[in-house]
Amino acid sequence: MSDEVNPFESLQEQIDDAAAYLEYSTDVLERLKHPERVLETTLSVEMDDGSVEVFEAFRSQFNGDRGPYKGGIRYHPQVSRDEVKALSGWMVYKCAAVNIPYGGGKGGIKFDPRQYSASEVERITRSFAKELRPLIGEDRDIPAPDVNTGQREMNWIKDTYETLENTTEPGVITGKAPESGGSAGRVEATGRSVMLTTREAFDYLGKDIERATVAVQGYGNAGSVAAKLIDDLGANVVAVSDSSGAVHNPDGFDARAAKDHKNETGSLAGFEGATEELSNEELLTMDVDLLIPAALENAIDGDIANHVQADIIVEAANGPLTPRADDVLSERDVAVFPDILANAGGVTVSYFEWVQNRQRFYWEEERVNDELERVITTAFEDLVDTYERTDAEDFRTAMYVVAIERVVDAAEEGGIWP
Ligand SMILES: NC(=O)C1=CN([C@@H]2O[C@H](COP(=O)(O)OP(=O)(O)OC[C@H]3O[C@@H](n4cnc5c(N)ncnc54)[C@H](OP(=O)(O)O)[C@@H]3O)[C@@H](O)[C@H]2O)C=CC1
Ligand SMILES: O=C(O)CCC(=O)C(=O)O
Repeated sequence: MSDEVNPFESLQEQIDDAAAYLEYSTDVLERLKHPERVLETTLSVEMDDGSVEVFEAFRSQFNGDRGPYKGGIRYHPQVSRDEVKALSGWMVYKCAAVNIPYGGGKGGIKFDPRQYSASEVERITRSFAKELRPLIGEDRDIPAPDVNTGQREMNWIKDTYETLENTTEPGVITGKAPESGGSAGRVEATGRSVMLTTREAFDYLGKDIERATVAVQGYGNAGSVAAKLIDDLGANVVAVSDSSGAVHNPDGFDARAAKDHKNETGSLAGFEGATEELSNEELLTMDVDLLIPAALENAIDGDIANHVQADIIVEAANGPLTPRADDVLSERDVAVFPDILANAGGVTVSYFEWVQNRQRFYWEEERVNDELERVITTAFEDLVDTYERTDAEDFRTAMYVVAIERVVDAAEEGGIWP
């Protein structure tokens, strides 16, 4: 993280910002700011050399008033109790923002999977799945991929759960490989919603995407697919980065070729389409039309925000801006389109996967992408309607107003709250 900002406090501040445009009592708002429960556990796992290593692991179930808890599992050395609490809260408001019938959850294991063999990662994952077993289920809590996890890990969790439960229940987890019940289009879904949000944002602001220059921070699942699909809209991707640094070409380059290079070498460094290599901070403050943070929380703090030159930021990552950055960018008239809308494609196609799993009836990719487009464009309309109706200070606040109203309505109308 770039500074000392606690992501859980950022989430609470975002809810407080929206409260100014809602007529709820402080008691109601307080209910919205804390997780219902957090599993904190340790996994003791045998390594390939016979030694035993202990890993900290978490699953936060933030709010289940709109449906089962839903959200990814992250493997990263930065994982902490407060990080999963924040990420699970963001899932609640994301699912409400795009109006899919889920609450929010999130989990993680504090380790860097790249330092371990595939068989060690499998044992760590299966050990976590055993800890998760009493909490998860297709009507209780449905995990999915996040940073450093994907189809492989989801398949292991499904297999462990189904073996222990002596059942077949593919809807217990989403983001699986298609052969294990995964949905067409899930791998690309997060980047696709970033592209759809970008397209709608440029249209709403009266800007031409075909003339836009684009920088993307983070070139994993979310960032690389977003870059590729925004490139397809006619925009010019001029800089991308990963944890090793950024590559830049002022004339632009093929986003797919950059991903191929990363897949082949493990890093963007040395990408032949670039004319220079830059630091990550240089990428964030480049003179581009569109900036897409697609790595981790707190990438842009107040200091960096003062130097951002992009006119539009579309958040592919969860929580990439600190609250101070939000204030600075709002004062500087930089339009920020929030994570809980822009990256909601992942959980939306996870929802479609869960529906398909429960019906044992699978859709073509075209249907998945059409339904996703409908969900994201409808949520975008809800956002701008509320932004204009409330005169909210920024798009994030307006999106939270929409989402919080839906969560409170579910709790009150459903008789969940006395
Ligand atoms: N996967 C999904 O479906 C969804 C993901 N998200 C969010 O999107 C973000 C990225 O997730 P995802 O793409 O899945 O994760 P990945 O693990 O696939 O990719 C993460 C990328 O971020 C890069 N990165 C890490 N630290 C830095 C840094 N300091 N500067 C620049 N790049 C950095 C990594 O670099 P390197 O490759 O060198 O490690 C990697 O390229 C997260 O916030 C996640 O929560 C949100 C919704 C759904
Ligand atoms: O696909 C999902 O269920 C959740 C994805 C996720 O973790 C996220 O949106 O941050």
